[in-house]
Amino acid sequence: MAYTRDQIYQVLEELGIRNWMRNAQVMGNDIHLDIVSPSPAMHERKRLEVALKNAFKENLPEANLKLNITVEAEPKAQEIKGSDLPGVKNIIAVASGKGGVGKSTVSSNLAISLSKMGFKVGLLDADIYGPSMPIMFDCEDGRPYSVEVNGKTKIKPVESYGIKILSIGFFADTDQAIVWRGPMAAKALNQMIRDAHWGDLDFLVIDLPPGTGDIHLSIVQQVPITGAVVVSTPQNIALADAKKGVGMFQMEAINVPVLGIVENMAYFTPEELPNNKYYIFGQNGAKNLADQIGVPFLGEIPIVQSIREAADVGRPAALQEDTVVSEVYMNIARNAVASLVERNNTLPPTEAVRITTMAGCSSNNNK
Ligand SMILES: Nc1ncnc2c1ncn2[C@@H]1O[C@H](COP(=O)(O)OP(=O)(O)OP(=O)(O)O)[C@@H](O)[C@H]1O
Repeated sequence: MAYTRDQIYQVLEELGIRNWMRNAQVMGNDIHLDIVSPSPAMHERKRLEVALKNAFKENLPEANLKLNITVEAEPKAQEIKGSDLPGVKNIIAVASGKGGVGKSTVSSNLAISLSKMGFKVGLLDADIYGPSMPIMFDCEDGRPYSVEVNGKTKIKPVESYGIKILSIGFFADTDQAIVWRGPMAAKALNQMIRDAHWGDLDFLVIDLPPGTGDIHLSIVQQVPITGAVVVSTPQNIALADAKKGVGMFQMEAINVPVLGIVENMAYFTPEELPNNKYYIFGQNGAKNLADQIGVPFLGEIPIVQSIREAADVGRPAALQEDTVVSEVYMNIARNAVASLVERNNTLPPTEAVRITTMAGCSSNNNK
């Protein structure tokens, strides 16, 4: 028995995706269906595929469904974003819903791990309420000076451990920066992004302020963020805020793909009891959240004294060679790159990023 188009429309209607259909052909029991997904994320397309197959099986059990799901970039997403930063291939924003969950520590160690993988990395400390990168990278006295590039005056980032860094902390005392609000802070940040001479970068990591606010909106309007990494502890109140953070990036008007969630302070292992794990903030909270809302889980970081000490002395822990801690960060960086490569592979060529190799290798840029 051949099904009718109306029956097909009804199934799509019930799934709430009628307007994602581009073509439907019925040939005997075969139904050829072309669907356009608004999300480039592979796992979301997989979810869509499963939902469609189940719905057809249930409602049109004899149909032999031939599904073709493609990705369509949302025009609205393009409208809100500024033009690409010349020379910068990928922009990763690191966010957290709640303050103090270790977002800046993750940003700094992510930047170092990406650099250890052979990528050219920049780091923008956009945490105007508490810029910490000058301390974390031991460059508090660093002063970005101006350089002439093609007849224009540009800000030259401070370089530490091979990472090009700009922070509002270089331009103002921390206590001064803390009172910056709204347009003033946004203007200073935009200037740091736009007027910096970043040179060629594979990744610009942006350490966002905690929460979801004006600064976040200002940044997503300034630059097309390739993907966001959301940091949370496993604690319930942190998770609720992390969910809001993910929600902000996934809003239709913002539409920044979330590369994944990192669980920081996942557990504590005392030195004298190396096989014991104490789940001080709860167990697997961020991992479960990632599963629940369908975004990748990038990995967990234990509470380790040396991570805090390394941040305080200005030598990020990921710089260590072959330690458990440096491997933890490297694993997260690899997962973030994997997530980003997958995301970029599904975008049209003009925005596609030319990273052809995975963790531990180099980008095309380095060929
Ligand atoms: N895995 C960890 N183990 C031990 N200490 C950690 C870990 N992660 C972060 N810390 C420490 O926790 C504190 C808060 O970290 P961090 O400043 O990175 O948080 P944040 O989320 O960026 O904070 P803010 O809301 O101020 O931006 C710092 O003292 C840092 O050294």
